[in-house]
Amino acid sequence: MTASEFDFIIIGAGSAGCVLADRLTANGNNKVLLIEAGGSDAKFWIKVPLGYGMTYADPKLNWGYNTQPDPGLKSRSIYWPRGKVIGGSSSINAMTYVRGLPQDFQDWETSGATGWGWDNVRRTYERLETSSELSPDGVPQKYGSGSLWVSDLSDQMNPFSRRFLQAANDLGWPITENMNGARPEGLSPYRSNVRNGRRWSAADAFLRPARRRRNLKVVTGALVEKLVIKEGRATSVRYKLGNQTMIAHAIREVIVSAGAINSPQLLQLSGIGPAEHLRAHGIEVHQDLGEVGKGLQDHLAISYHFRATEPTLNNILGNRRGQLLAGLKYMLTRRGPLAVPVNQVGGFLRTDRTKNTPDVQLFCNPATYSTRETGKVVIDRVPGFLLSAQPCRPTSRGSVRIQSAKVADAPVIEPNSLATESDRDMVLRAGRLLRELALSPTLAGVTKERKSPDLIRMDDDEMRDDFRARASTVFHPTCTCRMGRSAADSVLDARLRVHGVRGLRVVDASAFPNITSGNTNAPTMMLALRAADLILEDART
Ligand SMILES: Cc1cc2nc3c(=O)[nH]c(=O)nc-3n(C[C@H](O)[C@H](O)[C@H](O)COP(=O)(O)OP(=O)(O)OC[C@H]3O[C@@H](n4cnc5c(N)ncnc54)[C@H](O)[C@@H]3O)c2cc1C
Repeated sequence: MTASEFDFIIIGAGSAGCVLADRLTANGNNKVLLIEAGGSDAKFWIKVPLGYGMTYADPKLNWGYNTQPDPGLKSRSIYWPRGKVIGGSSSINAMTYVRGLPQDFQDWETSGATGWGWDNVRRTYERLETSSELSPDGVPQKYGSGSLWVSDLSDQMNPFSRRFLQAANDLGWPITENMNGARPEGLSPYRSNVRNGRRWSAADAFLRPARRRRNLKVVTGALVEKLVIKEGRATSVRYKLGNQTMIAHAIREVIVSAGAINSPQLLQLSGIGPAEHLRAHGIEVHQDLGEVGKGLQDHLAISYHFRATEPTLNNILGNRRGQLLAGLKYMLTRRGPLAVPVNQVGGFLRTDRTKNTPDVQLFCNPATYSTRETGKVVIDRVPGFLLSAQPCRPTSRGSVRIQSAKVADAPVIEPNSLATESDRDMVLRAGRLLRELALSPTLAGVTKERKSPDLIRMDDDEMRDDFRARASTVFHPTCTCRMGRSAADSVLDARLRVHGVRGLRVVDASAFPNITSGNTNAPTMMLALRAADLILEDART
């Protein structure tokens, strides 16, 4: 066994871990170890923005989890990809950048995450981002000086995507310049983590520059097996590197950033969790913390496919010749269809004008595709488009728990979807909104055929049934080690410290008290940036 010593040890080089590794090493004083189970992100299909369909099910880059059969979804077991590579899920995600709605963070604060209200969160986002926005004559303008690049790629969208904005206009729906700006409600072109035609992951933005510092050590291909807890303090981390067992000691803190599935797994394997469950697997209990792994929230979405009378992205990428031309254009100019992620237009809408905040997020894509058994995503040949709706703030909560004392055994994931009346109600509200959009004069005018199941002909029972039969994750698991008031209702305090264990924090999407209304990568990196402030502040006292 080989041992070494660091001020801070971070587990997981994902969205949160990369931000932490940068911030905690910036002053040059702290010796930091970052441990990542996956390997290098220097892969062509990671860097190409439209390439994420190619990494979706690649076991070399992906933990590839499957949920338990979910009663709310007709007992279907759903595939849950998670990045296992430098950059974590930010290296395999769809790059859509959405801050979330102010109300999301007000609710964090109300549930005990003091200091995480919208004003602080907004200021943290401003430090995180550099935005590349297009001027009215299409010239990119830079705003902000954060490391994370957020780009408006609307000048390169497929021309069909403009139809979605025209359709919203037909219906009198709000259209906003930028859903991350002062008016988040309404449809707009999505912003993406893309820079100069390449994915700009958390690793690109934060880890790559930090790796030049001598006080940061990064180990890859290293699977953390457990944390060592002595007299109520996290003192070390045990991990496997090849056949060797390694021990790293933490002088100040261990920070778990292994994501919403693996962070609760690691705490439980280390004796922090529901005592009865841990004992059942022969694990010594260091802290009986019933909420570890509970509180799981995720977004579900339903998509409907339409054949179009006009060319869409399918006309380019659905055939060999178009693929070759798009590939050539990308290689020569870093522009064109491969340089723009698939989510091109969408945004937040209210299904009821009397609600005080939007409750559905829409995705409108100028392409239709299917996923083969192998996980390969195949684009249709004939022109088509897709409309998709995601209820913003589900209230059902599921769980993640270990099935054995071995880290190699995937944890048991129970999403518990549609367990509440309000979530079931949102299924209908979201479906009706999509129907309205599909029937708008603009979209009806370019629809050749509505592919089965036909949203327009469904009554309420059929719509509910279709959602249960086909809705799927949008890959946003959160809240499994959530912040809150006390050990009775949460895992972490508002400074992300694990209740009852010294020298231990969890900093990643699992720390959200409630899921945010939109995609979860932006709030995860925001959370990590503010967490770094708190960690450094505590280290000074
Ligand atoms: C296919 C897909 C598409 C998505 N699309 C979008 C999108 O377009 N926009 C958006 O905002 N969000 C999107 N998301 C969600 C978003 O990427 C995540 O919410 C975010 O990356 C979570 O960050 P994290 O730091 O919590 O975890 P991760 O980024 O997953 O990082 C966890 C890291 O810990 C490592 N790790 C885990 N266990 C261990 C262990 N035992 N030992 C060592 N290392 C370990 C993992 O390998 C990983 O690198 C998507 C996610 C997926 C999977």
